[in-house]
Amino acid sequence: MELSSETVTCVDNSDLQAESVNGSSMNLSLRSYKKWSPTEHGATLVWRDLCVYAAPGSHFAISNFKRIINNSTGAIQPGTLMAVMGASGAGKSTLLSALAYRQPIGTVVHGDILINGRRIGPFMHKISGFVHQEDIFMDNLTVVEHLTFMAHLRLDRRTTKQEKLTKINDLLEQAGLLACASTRIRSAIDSKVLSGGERKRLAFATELLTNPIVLFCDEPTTGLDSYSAQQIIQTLHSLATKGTSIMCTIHQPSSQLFAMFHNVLLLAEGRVAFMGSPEQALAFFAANGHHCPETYNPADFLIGVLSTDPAQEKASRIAAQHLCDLFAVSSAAKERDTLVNLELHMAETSNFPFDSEILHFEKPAWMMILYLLCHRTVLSVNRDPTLPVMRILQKIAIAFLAGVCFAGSISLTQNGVQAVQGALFITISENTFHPMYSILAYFPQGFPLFLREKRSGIYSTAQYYIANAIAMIPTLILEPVLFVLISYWMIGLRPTFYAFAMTTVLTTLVLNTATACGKYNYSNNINDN
Ligand SMILES: Nc1ncnc2c1ncn2[C@@H]1O[C@H](COP(=O)(O)OP(=O)(O)OP(=O)(O)O)[C@@H](O)[C@H]1O
Repeated sequence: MELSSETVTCVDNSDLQAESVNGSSMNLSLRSYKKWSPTEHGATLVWRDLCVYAAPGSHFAISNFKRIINNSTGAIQPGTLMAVMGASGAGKSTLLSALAYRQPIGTVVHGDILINGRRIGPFMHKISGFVHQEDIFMDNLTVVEHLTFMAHLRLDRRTTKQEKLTKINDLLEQAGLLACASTRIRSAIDSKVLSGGERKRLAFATELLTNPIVLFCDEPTTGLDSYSAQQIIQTLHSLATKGTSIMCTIHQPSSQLFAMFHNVLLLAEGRVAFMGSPEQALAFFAANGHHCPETYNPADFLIGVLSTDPAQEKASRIAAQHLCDLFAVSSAAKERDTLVNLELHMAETSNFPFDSEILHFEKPAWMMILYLLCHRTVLSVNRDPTLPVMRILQKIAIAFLAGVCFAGSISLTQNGVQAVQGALFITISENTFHPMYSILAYFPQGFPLFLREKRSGIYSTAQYYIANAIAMIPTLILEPVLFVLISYWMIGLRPTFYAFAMTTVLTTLVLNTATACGKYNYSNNINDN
């Protein structure tokens, strides 16, 4: 799209004020043209004609695709805290994940998304943070352990230990988590754990480790009491005043919280119904026949107007879509389009080199990531050893049962040979099916965390798999050895060291193979889905 010569003149470090029709002004700060660097200038994120489609299930036929975001255009500038609001199912989370380059598998994003005039790409994982709606952590770790692991995994490998420690302390203080630094995140055996608000603040602290220049927050206040919600939005507000661009989906903020947002983006069935300051939003709705009563919560009012009333479904949908149409031709939309066009103009006409800091980010070494993942898993398992202990007790009990059943039945007769076959069958089947099924129960527990961290580029599938396999080795050896040690002598199998050692080794190999098959079946199921 072409820009008129009066609108934009590309001059180094100049500021351009575009007077909008309704009197509000928009700051069009042109960045230095020497290099592309959101870390120096703050991030201006714009999107134009953005559509997001989702294929329900694994059916990727064109007819199955559902359009969730419908030709959305918008922009957020540095130092802005923007609330993304709309009725449930309006497409808020979908828009946020598309803009953050974190769209879920099975969705297709079509349209322009640019940050400082450059098309977004995997580098978004380095310069942005995403606070998810649901907090997922390695539960048995303490707050400080979690942040330390994340600092080692996510920060540049050249960051010194002292720098990481200072960063963690600063974040603990900033997030108000100093008092619970040694508290476990969640625990089945410890009663002193983090509250919902503290977990949310820990999720923020985790994302702030990498000093993101854009922060996406998906419903950060959901499930929190009003005081905790206020604290969270206050933290976001002060972060924004330091230059971070923050987009935050939110449901029913109080009037006080709503007033803290610089901008609001209202969505109705994937379309933009309004974008601008909260005051402008109320003025726009009032100008189009929707006056917010004085005593009413403005956020509730705006969402209410855009929601579908089940009693008048068609009429309320038409009314919401009509507002979207009116906004598309409003002065606020024109003001937004000026900024979007400027960024698109930069994308088309310039090719600045990447900020070397972003380009030369050095991930921790492969083996270091493996070590950290192993350490984290072992630490977490050791904190709550209930499951491994139960498995070992179960193994001992079954070994005793097998021993009691076959004791005294081994002899060089027809019946004796059949008894040996039976004992070997029990040994093999007990060390095949049980570990295979238990791994099918174990892996799904950690899968959501794995998926999230893998998509953020923290580690690869191979590293996760190998680290888990290594962390399981002690149990995978102890279990079969205990089983054979007890049942072998009780049953009265051949009493030579060689025969005993061979049985132990073979049983251990069988158990490990069965466990690997369980993991393989599980990964196949995941890939199918
Ligand atoms: N992968 C998908 N496949 C099919 N439909 C999807 C998919 N993802 C989202 N949707 C649908 O798209 C619509 C928008 O979803 P989204 O989660 O973005 O809404 P939302 O505004 O964030 O809702 P809420 O406020 O309830 O979280 C919903 O109707 C949802 O069912």
